[in-house]
Parts: sequence; C-alpha cells; structure tokens
Amino acid sequence: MKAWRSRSRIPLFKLVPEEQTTMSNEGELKASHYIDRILTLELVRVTERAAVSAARLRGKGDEKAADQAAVDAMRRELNRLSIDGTVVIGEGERDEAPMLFIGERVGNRSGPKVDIAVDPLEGTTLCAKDMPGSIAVMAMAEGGSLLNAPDVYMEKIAIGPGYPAGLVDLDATPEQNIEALAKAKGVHPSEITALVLDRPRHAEIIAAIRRTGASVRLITDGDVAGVIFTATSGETGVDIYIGTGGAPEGVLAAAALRCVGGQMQTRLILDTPEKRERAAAMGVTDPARKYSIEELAAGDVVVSATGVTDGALLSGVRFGSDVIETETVVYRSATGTVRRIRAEHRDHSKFHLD
Ligand SMILES: O=P(O)(O)OC[C@H]1O[C@](O)(COP(=O)(O)O)[C@@H](O)[C@@H]1O
Repeated sequence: MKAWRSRSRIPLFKLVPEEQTTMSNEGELKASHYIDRILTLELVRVTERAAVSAARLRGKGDEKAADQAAVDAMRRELNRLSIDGTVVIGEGERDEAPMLFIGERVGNRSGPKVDIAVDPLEGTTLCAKDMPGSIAVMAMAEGGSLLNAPDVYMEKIAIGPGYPAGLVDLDATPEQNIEALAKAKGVHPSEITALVLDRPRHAEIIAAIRRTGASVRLITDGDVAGVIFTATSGETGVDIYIGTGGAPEGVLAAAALRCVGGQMQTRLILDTPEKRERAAAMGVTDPARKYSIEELAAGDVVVSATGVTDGALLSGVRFGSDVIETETVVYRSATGTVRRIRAEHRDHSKFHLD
C-alpha cells in the first residue's frame, strides 16, 4: 500500500434462500445476516487473488508493481461481490490513489451496504525483497462500522484476549504497560515480549521496554500481523504490540483482533493543520481522541488475510507446475471463529482469468 502513500501530506451467487435471510422494512437484506451467512468465505477469494497476483512479483524489487498487481486483482474480485460497498480504508485518498481509494464504491450494488477496508499488499517492501510476512488483507463490516481514517500515522497498543479491560493504555508509559501486563499474566516483566516496528522513532519506547527487563522483538514491516500475533502469544511469543504505524493497518488489525477478543487502543497522529482537516472531513472531530478496538471496528466484522511471502502468520503463495497453493485465515466477530483455508487452485488459466 505504501508505494502511493504520503503520510506526511495530505453476483456472487445468492446461496441462501430468501426466506432464511432477514429483510428490513425496505426489503433490503440486513448487512449483518448477509455477512454472517454468505460473504465470510467469499472474502477468501478476494485476498487469494490479490496475494497470487502480488506473489508473481515477489523479489523483483518493484514495490509499486507488486502493489498495483494486488490492487487490480482485489478490485476485480470485490466488484464481483453482491454488496454495495464503500472503501473506508484504502490505498489512499482519491487524489493519490487511482483505485480502491477511500470513498470508492465497490461490489455490484445488489447487496447490503458494507464498509470495506483493504490493504491489497501489506508489506510492499517485504514482497519486493521476498522477505517474510507480506499479506493481502481486507475487512468487511456493516456500513458505518469501521473507522474512516485518513492515511496518517497512528499510535497503537494491543494485547491478546483474557486480560481485564483497560489493562494497557497509550497514556501510560511503556514501563507501566509492561508491568501491568506482567502482573496480569502472573509472570515477571522479563518474561514479557513486546513487538515493535524497527524504526528510529521507536528508540525511546524500545529502551523503556528493555528497562523493565522485557524482550523486544523487532519487525521491519507488517504491523497488521504484528498486532494479530498478540492473540496467540502461546505460539508467537508476542504478548504486546506497541508503537506507531499506519492508521489503515491499525483499523485492519483491530478488526481481526476484535474477532478473537483482544484489546487495542489507538490515536491518530494529526500533527499538522492539513492532517487535521483531512481527518475532520472523514468525521474525526477530536484529533486527540483515543479509539478503543470497538470504536475502530464495530458490529459484525469479517477479516480475511492470505499470505504472499512466507511468514509466521501465513505461508506464502506456492507456484507448482499445475497447482497454485494459498493459505488464508478468516476471522469472524459474530462467533469468534478463525478459519484457516489452504487452497489448491488447479486450473491456471481459469485462475488468472475468471
Ligand atoms: O514504514 P513506516 O512509514 O514506518 O510505516 C509503518 C507501516 O508500514 C508497514 O510496515 C508496511 O506498509 P506498506 O505495506 O504500506 O509498505 C505497515 O505494516 C506499518 O503500519
């Protein structure tokens, strides 16, 4: 996504018989039921296609081309869905992104009104360098449920499920957050691992975390997965995510983490009048507001992510002589279900063209 980003500036088939669906007074299918019953697995196709298209450009050193390929594929698939979707988290604002821009309508308009958040290629550099961790990811929610955020930076703190509400807070120091988390987990701070993007801007946060005795795991890119790792700390070893990254990635990560009961708090960094204006145009009236996970992604949310390069969250796309393999994870908030889908796509020509 980042190739076009300037943070410093401004039918699918109706599978369910009509009588089993819920109709509003106007006779419209209610978004929540539609998302629940039909669309969850359709999102898999969308991220699979984006991931395969980007994966063809793995390691080629061209971030923009890989991102463009993912965008094209994702947009094509989204427009096949029976939804009346609006991109609220996209490739950028209209003047800087020709496709999947914030405000773009997607879907064939025959279905419910939904919010769409996309990052067709999260970790463009990782893909261009064929490094671990790039994914194609999107979220869908009832219209008006996802935070409309401009493409600016965002402060983020996230922990997995099972902790008391409000345990960590952006206004507490990293030391206080690590100590609170360690106490709640029943361990010494030295047994806590914090995941942080490896950026000069995080030097003080990293030093503060280490002062508590906790470990810091640094990643070069990809904080959507970084936040999601906190949900499975038993496997990933990551207890907490702290730091500043993209706001679009923050909303996508929140959508996934909410599905499994984690906690996240964020605050947009609106440090210029121009950014505040852009945010205000999207409905952000209080620039200093802290957003809880429910305020970032409310209602019934579905998130799908497919691996582009191999990573700790997902395997990357494998190109065999006759088969293309993909791995996708789908989160659904209504039930907390997490589905992992390994797909073998047998007919190459169909896979590319249909
Ligand atoms: O690289 P920056 O400017 O510090 O931004 C951090 C953001 O970049 C990423 O690492 C990768 O973003 P892109 O996919 O847009 O390249 C995100 O995961 C993260 O939120």
